[in-house]
Amino acid sequence: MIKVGIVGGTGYTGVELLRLLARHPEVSVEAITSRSEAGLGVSELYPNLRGHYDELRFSEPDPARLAACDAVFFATPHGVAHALAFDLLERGTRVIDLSADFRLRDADEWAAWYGQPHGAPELLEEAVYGLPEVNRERIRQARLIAVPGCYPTAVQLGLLPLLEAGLIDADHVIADCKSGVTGAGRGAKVPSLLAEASESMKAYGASGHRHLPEIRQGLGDAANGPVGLTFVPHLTPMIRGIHATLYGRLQGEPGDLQALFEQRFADEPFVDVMPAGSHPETRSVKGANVCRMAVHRPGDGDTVVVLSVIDNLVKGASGQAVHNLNLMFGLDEFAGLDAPAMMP
Ligand SMILES: NC(=O)C1=CN([C@@H]2O[C@H](COP(=O)(O)OP(=O)(O)OC[C@H]3O[C@@H](n4cnc5c(N)ncnc54)[C@H](OP(=O)(O)O)[C@@H]3O)[C@@H](O)[C@H]2O)C=CC1
Ligand SMILES: CC(=O)N[C@@H](CCC(=O)OP(=O)(O)O)C(=O)O
Repeated sequence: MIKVGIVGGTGYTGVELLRLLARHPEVSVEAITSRSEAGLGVSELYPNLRGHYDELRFSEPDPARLAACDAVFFATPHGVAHALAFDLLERGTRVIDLSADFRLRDADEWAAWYGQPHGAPELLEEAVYGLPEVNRERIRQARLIAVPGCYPTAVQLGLLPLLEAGLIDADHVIADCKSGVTGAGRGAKVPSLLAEASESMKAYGASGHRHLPEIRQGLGDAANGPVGLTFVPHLTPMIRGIHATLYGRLQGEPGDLQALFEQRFADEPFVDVMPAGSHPETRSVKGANVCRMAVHRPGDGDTVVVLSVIDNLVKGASGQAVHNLNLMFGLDEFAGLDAPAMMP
C-alpha cells in the first residue's frame, strides 16, 4: 500500500480526497491534519466517511509523521506548501499540492498576484504542472506536483485543441466561467452565505483574477506564444461545478472541429468530447473525475464556442490530484476514480 498524508483535511478538497481515496485499492491514509479540529475523529466531522476511516483522527501538522508517508497532499491555502515541501522532498516524500503555490513558473509573477513573496522559489524548476492531458510523462517522473486550479482546468482543456492546431486568433480568446460556491472553500465568508449566494449570480475578478496568469501560462505553452485572454469568473448558486463558455475567432478554414476535439482527447480517460450539438451540464460531472465538453460553430461563422464542464472539487482539484498520484506511482489511472457522476 502507498502511504499518504493530507495537510488540510477539514476543507472541501481535503474531505473530497478522503472520499475518493476510500475507494482506492492501493492507498492508505496515514496522517491527516487540521489545527482547528486536532483530536477529532475524521468520521465524527464527516459522517459520510463512517466505516471507512474509523481509526483516523485529525492531528496538528507534524513534519515527522508526514515524512513517514510516501506522498503528501496539500489541501491548504496558498503559502502552506511553500513552508513544508522542501523538507518533505529532502526526506523522500513526494508532494502533490492542490494550492497555487507551485503553479506559476515565475516567482515574481506569483508574488504580484498572491500579494506575498514566493516562499520556495528554489523548487519551481522541478515542480510539474499536474495537467495529465498535457504533462502525463513528466508527471510520471515528478516528485513535486502543482495540481492545476479549477477554472484553469476547465478553460485549458477546452481551448487546447484549438490553440495547439493554430486554428484561433491567439490574441483574442474569451473565457466566461461560472463556479459553484464550494470553489471558495469551507471557511466562513459572507459571499458564501445562503442568503447572499442563492437565487442570484454575479461576476467577480473581472479586471484580474489570480487564475488569469495560470491560464495564460498554460495556453501560451499550447499556442507556442503569448495568448490574449479575457477571463471573467462568476459565482453561481450551485454547490459544485464549473461551467466554462469559451470563445475564439477562427482563422482560415478550420475543417471538422468535432473530429479535431475527438482526436485530441481520444486517449484521455478523463475527458469526454460529447456528440456534436451537445450542451454539457455541470450535474453530469458531479462527483466524477471528468471534463465533459462540446464544440459549436454557430451559423458556420468565424466564432468557435467550446462548452467545458467539471466538478471543481474532483477534476478541478482532488480527483486530478489522485490522478497525478496514480501516474507518479505507476498505478492504474482509474484507481479511486472510477465512479460515474451523480444525477440529479
Ligand atoms: N475549493 C475548490 O473548489 C478548489 C480549491 N483548490 C485549492 O485547494 C486548497 C484547499 O482548498 P479548500 O479545500 O477549498 O480550502 P478550505 O478553506 O475548505 O480548507 C483549508 C484547509 O487547510 C487547513 N489550513 C488552513 N490554514 C492552514 C495552515 N496555515 N497550515 C496548515 N493547514 C491549514 C484548514 O484546516 P485548519 O485551519 O483546521 O488547519 C483546512 O483543512 C486551496 O489552495 C484552494 O485554492 C483548488 C481547486 C479547487
Ligand atoms: C468561487 C470561488 O471563490 N472560487 C475561487 C477559485 C477556486 C479555488 O479554490 O482556487 P484554486 O483552484 O486556485 O485553488 C476563487 O475565485 O478564488
